[in-house]
Amino acid sequence: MPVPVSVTNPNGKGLTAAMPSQLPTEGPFARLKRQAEEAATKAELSIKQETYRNPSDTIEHLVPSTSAVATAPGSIEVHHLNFAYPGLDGRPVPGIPPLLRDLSFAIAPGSTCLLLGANGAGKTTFLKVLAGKHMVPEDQVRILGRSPFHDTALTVSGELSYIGGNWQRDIAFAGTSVPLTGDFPASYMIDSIPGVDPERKARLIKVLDIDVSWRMHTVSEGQRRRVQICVGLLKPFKVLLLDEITVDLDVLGRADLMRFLKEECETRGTTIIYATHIFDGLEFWPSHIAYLASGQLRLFPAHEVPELAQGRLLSLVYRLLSEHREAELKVRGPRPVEWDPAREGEVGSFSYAFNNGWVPGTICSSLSTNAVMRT
Ligand SMILES: Nc1ncnc2c1ncn2[C@@H]1O[C@H](COP(=O)(O)OP(=O)(O)OP(=O)(O)O)[C@@H](O)[C@H]1O
Repeated sequence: MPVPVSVTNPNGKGLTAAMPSQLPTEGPFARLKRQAEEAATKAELSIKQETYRNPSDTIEHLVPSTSAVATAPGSIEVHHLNFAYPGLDGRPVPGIPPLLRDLSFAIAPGSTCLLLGANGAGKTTFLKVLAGKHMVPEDQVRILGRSPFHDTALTVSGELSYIGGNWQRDIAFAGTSVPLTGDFPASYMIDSIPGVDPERKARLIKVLDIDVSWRMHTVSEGQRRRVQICVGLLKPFKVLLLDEITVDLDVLGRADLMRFLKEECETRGTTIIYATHIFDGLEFWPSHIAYLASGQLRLFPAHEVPELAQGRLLSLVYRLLSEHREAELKVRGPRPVEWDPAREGEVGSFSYAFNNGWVPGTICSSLSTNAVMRT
């Protein structure tokens, strides 16, 4: 039987463009040398700064009041973060700009940050990078002072929690992204997390209005989501990243959850970033608004956003998205509505999807999934 190998880029333009010789590379020894040189320069610089520092110069004087900058550990810190999805050879596809471009910011502990952006702006990608699900250089993202990808204890301990996407798994011989269901009760999932404070567990079950005897194969989408959220919140996180998890919740469930999360930030100084497209009744919630567009992130403290006090968050989002769409249309013009085979493999304006085969034991191609190694 022929092996199902699919070559979907016959012209190979993307591959040719990604010739290794054209890309800057750095081996382990070159990296060590560079790091040593950087450390030496930094040490030299800090000695100079120590010598000439004005005693009244504190960090508060140096940072603009419009940012949520914090230098204390416990914050989310991002330094010149660039991120592009890799092509077939694991490197960024030449000619396609990175999805996240030179982002630098910090979020102080206790912040509740609402992440806004159009479909495809990169919110999920951004949250996954912060959650350590995509590898970026260690110094570009620091959560609680540590690299979320490299320091796996951060997620294992529950200090950093990410809840997003559908609750699903890739299962051999069944397929990718299979909803996590089975004929077992909700309590089976909830009790499977070790070392949980029983009081916190009971409180979450109450807030999320979960019946622990729900059978997971018969629950509705919203009920399954409640169990997923409960499991994600059981450990007392310090940083929580939420990717549109309230979409299936009814109005009451959503309001209760958002109140619980706000309280967590106020009482325990935790930090939350929450990406959503549902804005009604959320005006009370954010301490910051983050807006992602064209690979750039803009961060506003809530008191600088009059629409929040006026209860008009939806109209703010509407305005931001329309302005961005108009600006984008001016630059690239309308999208073509008809398939043009001449553009196959073209790099820059169109990137053909590479298909590297089929997931072993399943009938799904490996292309269709947005799954990452760490789920
Ligand atoms: N696995 C992937 N490989 C290559 N490109 C991807 C992958 N996943 C997402 N992208 C690209 O990254 C862009 C941003 O996707 P992302 O899911 O981060 O956007 P988003 O802001 O969360 O969108 P939405 O509001 O629709 O959820 C998309 O336009 C898509 O083209």
